[in-house]
Amino acid sequence: MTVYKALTIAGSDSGGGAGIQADLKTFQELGVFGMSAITAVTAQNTLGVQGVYPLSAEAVAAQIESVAADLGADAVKTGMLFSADIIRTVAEQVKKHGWERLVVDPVMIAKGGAPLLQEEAVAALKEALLPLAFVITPNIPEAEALTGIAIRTMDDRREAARLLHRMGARYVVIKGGHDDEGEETVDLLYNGSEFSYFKSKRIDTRHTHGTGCTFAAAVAAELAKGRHPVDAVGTAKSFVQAAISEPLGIGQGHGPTNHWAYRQYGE
Ligand SMILES: Nc1ncnc2c1ncn2[C@@H]1O[C@H](COP(=O)(O)OP(=O)(O)O)[C@@H](O)[C@H]1O
Ligand SMILES: Cc1ncc(COP(=O)(O)O)c(N)n1
Repeated sequence: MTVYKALTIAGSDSGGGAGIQADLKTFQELGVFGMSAITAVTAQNTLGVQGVYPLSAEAVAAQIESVAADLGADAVKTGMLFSADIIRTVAEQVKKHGWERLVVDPVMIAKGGAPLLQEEAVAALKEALLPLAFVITPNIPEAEALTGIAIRTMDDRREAARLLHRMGARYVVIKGGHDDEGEETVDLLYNGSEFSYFKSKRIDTRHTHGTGCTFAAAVAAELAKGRHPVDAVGTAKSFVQAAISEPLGIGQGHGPTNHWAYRQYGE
């Protein structure tokens, strides 16, 4: 039996819906062995982020080295990286271990508004990590912060995707969860020459805590199995749609998605 392995480098969400916890659940559901390097511990639940406790860049590097030295990874995903120091360390590690199937989810702000990336770290993200990304998966506000383009229309989104590709990402996905017009959510994919659109029915719900993490983790899991990025994004969109469609109804605020819905109910 071939065991595919994926490594997530991200923050811990004590509430279990986003971050490392969402990533590992998603890897598991998609049949991939999950490993983790934690960048920061957050005290968090469905009501918000109550505390952020970053680890040192050295502690992040040590976790990655341990994984690389023994297990290896078929794909790597990054989420909350918090500081420029951690970003540069992660970029060095990715280069050192020759990891090409890298999914960069440029996490900046939690849904409730708490910052998960220091403002001055955006430049490091652009310079050091973005050029290493095989797939980058910003939401609309993150794409705006990375490109400086105000995104109102699909044309703006296409322009931002072209720029992110020029900045070094091989495949660019600009997710459409924050575009709340219309009946559908549309995720845009750009491969440097053409655009593809992944659409699904917009679900009217506030239980979307962790959707971005889950989406990027599903892309990484599928890449770990050797699938083409276009197919990986298609599966990720279906996985997230199922996870949002069958809410668990736990917590008093923005509840987590249902990571086992895809396995149980399919698309
Ligand atoms: N209300 C919704 N209904 C259906 N899909 C959604 C909804 N909100 C987000 N999604 C999907 O969840 C994923 C994450 O989207 P988005 O909200 O843009 O990112 P983030 O969670 O990083 O802010 C995307 O695939 C998006 O299409
Ligand atoms: C530790 C951590 N990482 C990432 C997110 C973003 O979550 P979302 O997927 O809802 O954008 C989060 N809330 N907490």
